[in-house]
Amino acid sequence: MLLCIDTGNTNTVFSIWDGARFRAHWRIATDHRRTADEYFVWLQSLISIQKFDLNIDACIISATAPRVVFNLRVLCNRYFDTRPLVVGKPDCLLPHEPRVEPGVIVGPDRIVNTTAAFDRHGGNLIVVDFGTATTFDVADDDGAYVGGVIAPGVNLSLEALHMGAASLPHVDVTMPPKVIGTNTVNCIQSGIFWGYIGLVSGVVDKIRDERGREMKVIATGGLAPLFDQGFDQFDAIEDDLTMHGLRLIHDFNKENSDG
Ligand SMILES: Nc1ncnc2c1ncn2[C@@H]1O[C@H](COP(=O)(O)OP(=O)(O)OP(=O)(O)O)[C@@H](O)[C@H]1O
Ligand SMILES: CC(C)(CO)[C@@H](O)C(=O)NCCC(=O)O
Ligand SMILES: [K+]
Repeated sequence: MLLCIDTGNTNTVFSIWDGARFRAHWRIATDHRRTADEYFVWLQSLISIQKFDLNIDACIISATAPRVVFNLRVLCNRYFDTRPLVVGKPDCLLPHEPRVEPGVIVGPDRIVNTTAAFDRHGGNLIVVDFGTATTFDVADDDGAYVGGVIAPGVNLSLEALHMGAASLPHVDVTMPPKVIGTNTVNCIQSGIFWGYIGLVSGVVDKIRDERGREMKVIATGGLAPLFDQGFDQFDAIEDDLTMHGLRLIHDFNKENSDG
């Protein structure tokens, strides 16, 4: 079985691929201080709840928070007796090298997203990921990552508003009943919801203009279904996109590396 680990700045998701399907997705807050032993105890208890035999013989990691990689490597070595592939490290082959300025380190989640979306939808597309940051990842005709856009994430924006303005409460993101709010909570929800709809549609239009062609738009991340309610331009919503990409990159390495 393959263990896929996607570490974002806020959450880390562990998924188990049994060769035919994902058997489990488990989520834990990202914390670089968490040790290999802590991860393993946590994983063991989830495995025992779900009652299946865990037989991990390969691991792949995408980490946007580089400091967590050390403890995740120890987890893979010590408890699963395997050397993990880490997306972005030189020994992890990619189906398509990103085409960006020399020396730029592209977030591994963005490369994984474009790899997955290209596999499912073909080239020339935009992946919108509603994570800690709201990112737009552009894949060229051949599937290579060629750049994108980084905006503050929805939850970060909400948090910033609450932190910076004494009278503004923390609110949950949702689609408000009307655009013009008649109470503080609805006003904030409207600003966030319609503000992000405007941001996404504006950025998508600008990207299409700059490239001079139509492009598919694939949305992912926990908040994608919410924003789908106010936006008619998503061609697909895929909550497992990053995990699908990790699996593809693992298989690609298995087929193409000589080590
Ligand atoms: N239906 C929902 N309504 C509100 N929030 C949701 C819903 N579904 C998921 N979320 C939240 O959406 C947020 C985005 O989740 P996602 O896994 O895409 O990114 P993240 O874990 O916040 O960020 P990162 O991947 O950068 O660590 C999370 O805070 C998650 O709890
Ligand atoms: C943009 C985020 C935070 C999105 O998770 C991550 O991909 C990242 O830290 N990227 C590094 C910079 C870049 O992708 O150009
Ligand atoms: K993510």
